[in-house]
Amino acid sequence: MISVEGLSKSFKVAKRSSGLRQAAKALFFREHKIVHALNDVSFYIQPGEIVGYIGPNGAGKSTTIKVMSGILVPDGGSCSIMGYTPWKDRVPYVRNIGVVFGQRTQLWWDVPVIDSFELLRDIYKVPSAEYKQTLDLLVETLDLQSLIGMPVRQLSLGQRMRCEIAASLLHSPKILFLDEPTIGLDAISKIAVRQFIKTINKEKDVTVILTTHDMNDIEALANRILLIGKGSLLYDGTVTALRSRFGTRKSITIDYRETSDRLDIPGTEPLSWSPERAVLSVDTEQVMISDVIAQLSSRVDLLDVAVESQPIEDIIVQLYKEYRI
Ligand SMILES: Nc1ncnc2c1ncn2[C@@H]1O[C@H](COP(=O)(O)OP(=O)(O)OP(=O)(O)O)[C@@H](O)[C@H]1O
Repeated sequence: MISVEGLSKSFKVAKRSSGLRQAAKALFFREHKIVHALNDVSFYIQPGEIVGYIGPNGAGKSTTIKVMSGILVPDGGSCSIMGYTPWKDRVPYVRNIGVVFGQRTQLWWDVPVIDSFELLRDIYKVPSAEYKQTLDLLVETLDLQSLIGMPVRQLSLGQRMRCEIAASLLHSPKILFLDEPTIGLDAISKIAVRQFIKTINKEKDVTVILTTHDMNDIEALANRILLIGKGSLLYDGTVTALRSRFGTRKSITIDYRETSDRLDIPGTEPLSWSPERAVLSVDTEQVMISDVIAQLSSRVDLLDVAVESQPIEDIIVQLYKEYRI
């Protein structure tokens, strides 16, 4: 469905130096530098996938999304999405995609949300009956009833984001690009947005490409991760594969009857300790969890034990470290 091959994109940016002298010099002679936002990026995405596109600030995520949505023309490489080249076939192509940029709005600021929706219906030429059906579904699932009559400028960020997502889906696209869709949302709105993305993926078979810095989005949604750093694609694989590669540590939280034993057990590292509770990080390549629990129970009077996998956030930090990005 999506085939990206050898994509590259550079930006020419003016060098700016501080100081009055340099500013005066820049009036006559401006130096430039080239920023290589994308270097030879290739990947393929199948219909129905939810792909998390991650990487540190300035890695090239938004640039990729802009190229894939036809907003930017790359310097080299190819991109074929549902048979279209996004920046060449813009008009027929955009009927098939929805795009949400978390930091920007596609809604008209001063008019009620519903007016923007109707304008989008006309732009995309959505038949009335189909529009009504989709709108009803979006209003219900994203809880928009009380919002659609309000001007966008009066909405909170979370409320606006729910409307943005609805706006991007009014024409029932097959692919949805989400650039930081949960940025700035409260915990409840994040969960609602994630749930909604899952639902449209499952029930409407919408393919989702999502950039985010929130690893809980990845954990909740993505089956697959693409990691980009300094414009190059560094990792392409499933979250499960990533966990088995880096997530060999687990944490054990134990509650016990008061003791002064600091519970040093080979293959474990204490993360915190008190006379009644300890949290140990266990390297499961060195020692089995069952052995750790057996050793613990022979040393203290166990009251409760909880074993947790390493949070995905920590695994991603390890991944960033490994690739030095
Ligand atoms: N219009 C532009 N003009 C000049 N440089 C740009 C432009 N857009 C992006 N860049 C540069 O290209 C690089 C990649 O930027 P991009 O916005 O794709 O990163 P990102 O991975 O989305 O980052 P973030 O997580 O901070 O949003 C950065 O160095 C950025 O400064």
